[in-house]
Amino acid sequence: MVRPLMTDTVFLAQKALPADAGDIAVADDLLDTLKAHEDGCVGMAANMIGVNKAIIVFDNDGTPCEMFNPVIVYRKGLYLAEEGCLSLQGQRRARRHRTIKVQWQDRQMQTHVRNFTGWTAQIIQHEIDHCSGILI
Ligand SMILES: CSCC[C@H](NC=O)C(=O)O
Repeated sequence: MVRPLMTDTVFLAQKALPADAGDIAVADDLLDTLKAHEDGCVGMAANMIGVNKAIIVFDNDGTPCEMFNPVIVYRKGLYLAEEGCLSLQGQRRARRHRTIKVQWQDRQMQTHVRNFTGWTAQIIQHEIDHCSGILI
């Protein structure tokens, strides 16, 4: 189900609560909502649809991906990016890393660890920031 976008910046500034297997419907709605905004939107966090849980979805070279409770456990290659956000107007600068190692759970609560680079890494960093209540 496509959900309306949350624009309340006080709500969006909250730190997300841990997600669990009871949040699968939220992940499904988040994927549906990302797809509904696919021209222009490459990633979303659950708080952007009004659910304060640590779930992100993103486009990974054309494949929609989801992560529960993502954490960056290693980062290198700091650079300054210019990016937009569906929840805000305009473009802003953000510090990003070219390579990140992320630990997360899938919807069955199985843990994964993987490196991401470049554009996909940038999107994941943006969405993990959302889970910490950080907007660009
Ligand atoms: C470069 S990351 C940009 C992510 C942004 N989505 C909002 O969380 C978007 O424009 O899709």
